[in-house]
Amino acid sequence: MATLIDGKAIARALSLKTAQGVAEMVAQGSEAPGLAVILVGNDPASEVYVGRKISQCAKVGIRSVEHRLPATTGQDELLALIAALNADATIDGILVQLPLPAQIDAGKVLDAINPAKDVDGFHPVNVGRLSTGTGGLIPCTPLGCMMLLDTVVEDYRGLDAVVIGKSNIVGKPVAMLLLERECTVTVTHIATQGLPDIVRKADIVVAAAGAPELVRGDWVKPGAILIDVGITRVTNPDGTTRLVGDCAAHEMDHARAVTPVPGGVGPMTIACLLSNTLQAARTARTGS
Ligand SMILES: Nc1nc(=O)c2c([nH]1)NC[C@@H]1CN(c3ccc(C(=O)N[C@@H](CCC(=O)O)C(=O)O)cc3)C=[N+]21
Repeated sequence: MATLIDGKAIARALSLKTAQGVAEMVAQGSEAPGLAVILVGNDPASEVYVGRKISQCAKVGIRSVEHRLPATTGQDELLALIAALNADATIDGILVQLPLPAQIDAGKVLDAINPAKDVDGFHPVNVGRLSTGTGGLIPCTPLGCMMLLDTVVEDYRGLDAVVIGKSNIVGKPVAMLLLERECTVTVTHIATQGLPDIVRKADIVVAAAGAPELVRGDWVKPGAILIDVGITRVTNPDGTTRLVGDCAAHEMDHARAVTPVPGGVGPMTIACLLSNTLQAARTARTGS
């Protein structure tokens, strides 16, 4: 049986550490970190995620400020809010929940966030810092993936890592982090030819294509480690629904370790957001 990597427990431990860091900051006479969460429109999934982020902030002592804007919000209005939050010394982190409505250019919005407050790590300055290995804020989901891997991998050097998915949010940054550890990284995506054979070589698979049960058991080398980033709600024949990942979980007994969906990468994403917010606040207060 493959080991289940318990993302919930690992996220809880990380959040405990964040709570301790926040408490220390407050004990030293500083303000608690402040996170602004911006939600434009009322996508139901986004509302759930934002609600979770806000409630987790409260648990670790981070002050959160929610900005809910109507779906019809114009780009200039959103940019004006970001400018105000950039200038607000009580705000250490700014998160704009994605996706944004079609009339708003997400790239322009992310460019406008002060990189020091960019707790999602999506600003081009932070993307550049990640690619040159020179610090900065690291995107939450890739950071969470690495922390999960760290619980089972002692030495990354020379391991074959295959990333499936080329998004700016997961695929590209997780590839950078694996490369930094000296894995041999292959970045693939849904249009990659011969994908099963490429995955068969992998010691580490990070599946982030958003394609439910794309990765089958016979794509996976015995002893490989699977990090499943996908999370899709599918309908059962009886009309009920369930969440499935990008890996066919029931076919992975021969893997060394796998992350469950739910309860794997998802909880880590939020825990890393809190930890990034603390990091941004520390930098803002001490410059280090
Ligand atoms: N600016 C921005 N930053 C993000 O980090 C961001 C975003 N926009 N837009 C949407 C995606 C999605 N995302 C998730 C966060 C938590 C879970 C999560 O907690 N999942 C749990 C629960 C799953 C469930 O029950 O629905 C789990 O996997 O166990 C999942 C997905 C963050 N995202």
